[in-house]
Amino acid sequence: MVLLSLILLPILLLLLLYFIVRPRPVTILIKNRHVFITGGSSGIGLALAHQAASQGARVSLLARSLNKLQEAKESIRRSSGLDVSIFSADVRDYDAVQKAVNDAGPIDVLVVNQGVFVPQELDKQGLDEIKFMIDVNLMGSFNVIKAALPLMKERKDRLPASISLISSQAGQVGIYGYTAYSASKFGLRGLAEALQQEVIADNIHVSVVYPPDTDTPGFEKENEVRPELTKLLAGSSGSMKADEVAKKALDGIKSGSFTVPCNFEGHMLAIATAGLSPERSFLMAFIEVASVGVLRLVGLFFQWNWYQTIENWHAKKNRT
Ligand SMILES: NC(=O)C1=CN([C@@H]2O[C@H](COP(=O)(O)OP(=O)(O)OC[C@H]3O[C@@H](n4cnc5c(N)ncnc54)[C@H](OP(=O)(O)O)[C@@H]3O)[C@@H](O)[C@H]2O)C=CC1
Ligand SMILES: CCCCCCCCCCCCCCCC(=O)[C@@H](N)CO
Repeated sequence: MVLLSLILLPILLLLLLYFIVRPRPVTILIKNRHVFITGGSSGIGLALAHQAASQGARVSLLARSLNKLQEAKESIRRSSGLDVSIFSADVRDYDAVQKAVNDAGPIDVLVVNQGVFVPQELDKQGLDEIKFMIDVNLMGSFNVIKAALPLMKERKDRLPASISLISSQAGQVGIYGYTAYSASKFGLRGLAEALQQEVIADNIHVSVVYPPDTDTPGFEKENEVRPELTKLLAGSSGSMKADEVAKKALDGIKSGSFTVPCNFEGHMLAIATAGLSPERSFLMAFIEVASVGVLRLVGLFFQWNWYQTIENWHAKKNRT
């Protein structure tokens, strides 16, 4: 009897999930489609551009510095022989973004990747820096999506299209030194959950990617000013190369996954913070239902470790 229900219950649950998960699974094609990447001139965005181009996409890049854009264009030409379009604009300037998006033409796969990060305790951080992160990471993402959406909706082929947002693991859990950054990245999730309901009827599929520390030019700069505790706590998740993150991101986008983790810790975080986010895969849904309780416990152990690290750091500081 016990044995029977131990086998029967999971099967019933799997069956139930198979019927109820929404939105339905989808495949987003990349080949011969227009992939538009903001922040595509450096780091994760540039790695994504290389990979999308090599998979046969028509790629457009948007960033501020024309110099860096030209270098990116040249490096993609060298590696794949393909030509990408570049647009110099600041995501904080809606008119400039709208002009770039209209010049680029209808987008099939929009990757909202631009981002800035200046870690610092709220107490020490200036409001100008806080506003900078919110404006570029959150408001800038609204500008890009709002500018691109009308043409995306009107696309002729009606094939599944994608809007993806590059968040961060600091967009799943608040970390010391990231009050403004985490707020900007947590905001993207709310945007994405609501947006998915609004654009599902247009066959547009939303993904949010959550990378850990990633070896990029931006990360190198961040490390010059990163508080010691930020470094210690963020070290709970392993770091990755931009190419690896880009590969995870592109695979996640192609499978239309709403939540896209990048490493093992990311998979744990995704389950622990699943909340009410959509899930297309009944297998993933099964794993979530089965393990969310245990992962809450694991999460509490991480918090225990983090608060201990913070306590020890203060104790050591007071001694010297
Ligand atoms: N590296 C990491 O450790 C992690 C990064 N992420 C996220 O991944 C994304 C990419 O990061 P990463 O590759 O490291 O960053 P980089 O600093 O290497 O590159 C950032 C890109 O965004 C562009 N950009 C910055 N500000 C603006 C703006 N106002 N308007 C338009 N474009 C802008 C930059 O070009 P330009 O300066 O010329 O405008 C550049 O192309 C970010 O959203 C970041 O938060 C998430 C987790 C970890
Ligand atoms: C349930 C168990 C979960 C266990 C895993 C917890 C690990 C959390 C680590 C968070 C790391 C945040 C890195 C932010 C990187 C980033 O965005 C900056 N480099 C700026 O770009």
